[in-house]
Order: sequence, then structure tokens, then C-alpha cells
Amino acid sequence: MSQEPLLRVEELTTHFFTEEGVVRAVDGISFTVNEGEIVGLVGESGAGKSVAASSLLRLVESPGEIVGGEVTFRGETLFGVEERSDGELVQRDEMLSNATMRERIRGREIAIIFQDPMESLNPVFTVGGQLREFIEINRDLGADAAKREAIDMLREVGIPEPENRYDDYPHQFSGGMRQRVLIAMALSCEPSLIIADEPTTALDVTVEGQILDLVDDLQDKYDTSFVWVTHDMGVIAEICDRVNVMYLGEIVEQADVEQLFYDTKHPYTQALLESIPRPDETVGELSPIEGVMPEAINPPSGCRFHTRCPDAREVCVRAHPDARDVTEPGDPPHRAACLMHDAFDVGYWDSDPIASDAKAGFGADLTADGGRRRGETDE
Ligand SMILES: Nc1ncnc2c1ncn2[C@@H]1O[C@H](COP(=O)(O)OP(=O)(O)OP(=O)(O)O)[C@@H](O)[C@H]1O
Ligand code: NI
Repeated sequence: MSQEPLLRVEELTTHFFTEEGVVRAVDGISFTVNEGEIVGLVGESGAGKSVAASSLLRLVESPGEIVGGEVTFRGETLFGVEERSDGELVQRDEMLSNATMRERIRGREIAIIFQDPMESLNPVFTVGGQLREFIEINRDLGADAAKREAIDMLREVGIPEPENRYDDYPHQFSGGMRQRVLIAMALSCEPSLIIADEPTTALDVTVEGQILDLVDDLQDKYDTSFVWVTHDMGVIAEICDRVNVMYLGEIVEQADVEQLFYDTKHPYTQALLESIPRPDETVGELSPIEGVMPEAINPPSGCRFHTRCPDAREVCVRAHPDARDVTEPGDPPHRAACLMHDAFDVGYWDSDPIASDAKAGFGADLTADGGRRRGETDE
């Protein structure tokens, strides 16, 4: 596509300056979102997904700071720094002001939905009242028109009898219903982009499935683009068009969902895929990822995944792979940051394999399911 993407993220870098050291939460990530696309950001806990999501809207709080890179939305600069001749990083002139971000971008053009609806809904006000007020403020509608719109939106996201539920308080709604309310709120200003940070993670699978179906339908209807944050490859498979796999602040693989699942180019993606049930495999083949993700304060040298990678070789300890083009002929663009690909040409195949946590089984009891090792899964 030659068209400028809706959202373009280049080398975005967000660090936390803590007493223990600098946490490199997001360390130079680049990706795009085109009109009408659902783009996934997937990785384990601590990978940097949430920090990346909030960085897009400049919502990072101290001691965190966006220290590099660029974010543009429809060609406008949401964030951008440049290096002055004396080496100092300064904000670019065209970067939108805080007031513009607050008044025009956030909520209106780009909405964000968080995992916990109770953080976004005020428990002392009614659900309908909050939705109405949000619509009044952001769409310059009068109270009556905003109320009608609020009820329509509640109906749209599948709240039964919305006129009757309008005056209920958040605690009178189930978790799934509250999440639907947040989706209604996000959609009510007809934004071009919605950033969703694990909005279905706290829900049971049935309700999660219903919400993902709803998002799919609404996306078709409104042509809204999404950045969808999740740690769950199953969710990625269900709704995403393109996917970015994150590990320790970096994007290690980037591809269309089809290629990511069936022509996987990074061992970390492979490991994530092996840890979820797939319709084409039996449950017995499930294996949790070995080891725990290291700290982002002091990431491993070379490839950050080498300490857990089943394919790690000596060269992986030394050479840091930036993502490169590994697209197969005839396929859509595919990038991966793994030294085993020809694109890197660092002598991976001549390098000696090393023992990683994965091979030693070390740290296996720290995996989410309480320590089954590769090959020990239930039949
Ligand atoms: N306020 C903070 N101060 C210091 N470090 C932080 C802060 N917030 C996040 N981090 C660190 O940034 C890194 C990325 O965190 P982030 O919340 O983005 O991970 P995530 O991928 O969203 O994980 P999860 O799936 O658990 O939500 C982690 O190492 C985390 O400890
Ligand atoms: Ni998160």
C-alpha cells in the first residue's frame, strides 16, 4: 500500500528512570496501522505492551518518559523528538500540544480501553449518566440528544433493555457488561482508532468470545482501526489482521496473522504459539514457555531472548538482531529479529548451540501452569 498509514510508529522508546536503574520498557519499536485494520501487540507479562499502548497517546507517567522515536496519526505528529546539533534531544516543532492532545485527539480521534472497567467507570455515578456526559463533552450535543445517543450506543454493544439499565450503577453490571459499556464509550465519538489494552483478559472465555465477536461486527460497521493488546495468541487469531510480537521492549516478529501462525519466523513466537491450544493440534502437544522473562532493567546481551531460546547459538549472545525483512516471495511483508535468517548473515549456522533455560528445563516451575516441562504435558 502506497498510502500513508493511519498510525505510524517509528523507533518509539519509553524508559522508566527508577532508583534501581533504567527500565527499558519500550526500546525502539516500529509498526503501522492502516485504515480499518486490527493490529495486535502480543507478548508475555512485562513485555512492554501497556507502556507502548499508553505511549501512543503520550499517557506515560513519571518516572516513565518517552525518550525517542516518532508517532504520527494521519500525518500529524503525536510525538516526535529530534537531535539538536549539540546532541540534545528536543521535541519537534510540529508535535501537537498537550491541549490539542487532550481536546482533539484523545477520546475523539483515538480512544483507549483498559483491562479494568472499574478504573474508567466512576462507581458513584450511573452508567448511563457517565456515558451521556462523555458524549455531551466530546460531541458538543445537548443533554437530551446525548442521552438518546447513549441509549443507542448501549443497545449497539448488546446491553439488553438499555432504557432500563441506563440508571444502574457500574456495580450492578457484570464484568462483561461493564466492558461493553467501555466499548460503547470508546465508539460513541466515532474515533478512527481504538487502542484496546487487554479489555477481555479478566473475562471468562465465553464472555470474551462474545465481546470479540461484537468488536468484529462493530469494526465492520464503523471501519474503526484497532491496536489490540493481549498476551493471548488465541485472541490474536480471532480478531487481528496483522500482529507485532513483543519481547522485553522490542518487536521480534511482525507479520499478517496467517504468516505469523503458519510461517513463524521467530522462536519466541513459536514458543507463544505452542503454549496455546490450536484447533489443528491436540491438547497433549501444549507446552508452556520455559523460564521467565528477564528484567527490562538489565536485558540479556545480544538477542534478548537467547537465555530462553531453544535455538540459541553462541552468536546470539553477542549479536543483537534488529528486525529485518524475511518476507517469502508472494507473501505480505514479514519481519523478524532472529539471527538464524539469511538476512542477518552473521554465521548463525556455524556457531555452536548453547544451553538455554529451555534446554536445561531451568526455571520451568516458574511458568504459569505451575511447572510442567516440555514433554510432560497432560495427555
Ligand atoms: N511505573 C513504572 N515504574 C517502573 N517500571 C515500570 C512502570 N510501569 C511499567 N514498568 C515496567 O515496564 C515494563 C513493561 O511493562 P508493561 O506494563 O508495559 O508490560 P505488559 O506487556 O503490558 O505486561 P502485562 O501483560 O502484565 O500487562 C515492565 O518491566 C514493567 O515492570
Ligand atoms: Ni499490560
